[in-house]
Amino acid sequence: MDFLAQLQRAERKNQSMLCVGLDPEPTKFPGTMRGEPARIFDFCARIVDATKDLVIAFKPQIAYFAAHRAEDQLELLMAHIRRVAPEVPVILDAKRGDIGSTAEQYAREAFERYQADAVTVSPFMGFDSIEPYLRYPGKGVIVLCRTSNPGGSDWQFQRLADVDGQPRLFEHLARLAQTDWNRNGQLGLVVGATFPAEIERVRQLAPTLPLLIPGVGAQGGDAVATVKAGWRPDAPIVVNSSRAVLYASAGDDFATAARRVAMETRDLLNSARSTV
Ligand SMILES: O=c1ccn([C@@H]2O[C@H](COP(=O)(O)O)[C@@H](O)[C@H]2O)c(=O)[nH]1
Repeated sequence: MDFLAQLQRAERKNQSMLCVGLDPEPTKFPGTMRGEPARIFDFCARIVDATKDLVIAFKPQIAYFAAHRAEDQLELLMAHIRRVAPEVPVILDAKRGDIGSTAEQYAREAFERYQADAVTVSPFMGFDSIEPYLRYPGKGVIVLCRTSNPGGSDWQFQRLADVDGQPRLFEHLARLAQTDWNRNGQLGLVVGATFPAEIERVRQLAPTLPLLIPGVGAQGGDAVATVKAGWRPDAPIVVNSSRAVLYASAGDDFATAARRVAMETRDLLNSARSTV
């Protein structure tokens, strides 16, 4: 089953547009786990077990594992998700971008070592830096477009004088992803929940692509405005929240608290859908 079909199936089964981001930071772990990088797998597995029926996807961010020499725990976690939630796709947030020969290795890391269903990539180096990922049939490739951070405007809002209509860079990217670049039919775009107006613009330019939308929760993005701007019945949105779910409680009830926040966020997103 390809990435798009996996998203549609999980959205239907779990009635959810929520993606729980797995950004483990040992200093924020509860109780005896606190400050223990060796407990990264245990912490994340508890979160997965507590939220797996509430999500459209999980999104581990690779830096949180690599920074603690915990890539082996990421491998274990990926296997755990496949075992306990086989219907939930996993997006490896790696934001890779390099020349083709190196991109081949990054693609191999994401899709063979970790067996991710999709990976995030940076488009800064152009199409040949993305093409190696598209050689994996059915795998999702999610291109940074209008990121959730304020500094994203430094580049993404620049106008392209040589392109018809002089679009802003993120608009040009959205158009390319919907058309010429989408060679395996599994491209998606990252658009921040902190910028609903741009989500709407991207949705105009890329009407059928899945959108990965980080920025609700800790970054303060507007969940309701996000759904109104981006959700369409035939184009999934994957709305990510990491810290607000993971660290909903600093106590031993952290998994129960994570489930409560995930459920509230899922329900809020769903309630906004009825207004589209
Ligand atoms: O534009 C982007 C792209 C990726 N991210 C990632 O999403 C999560 C957000 O975490 P929160 O704790 O919910 O703020 C994190 O892994 C980022 O690396 C993003 O925030 N914005």
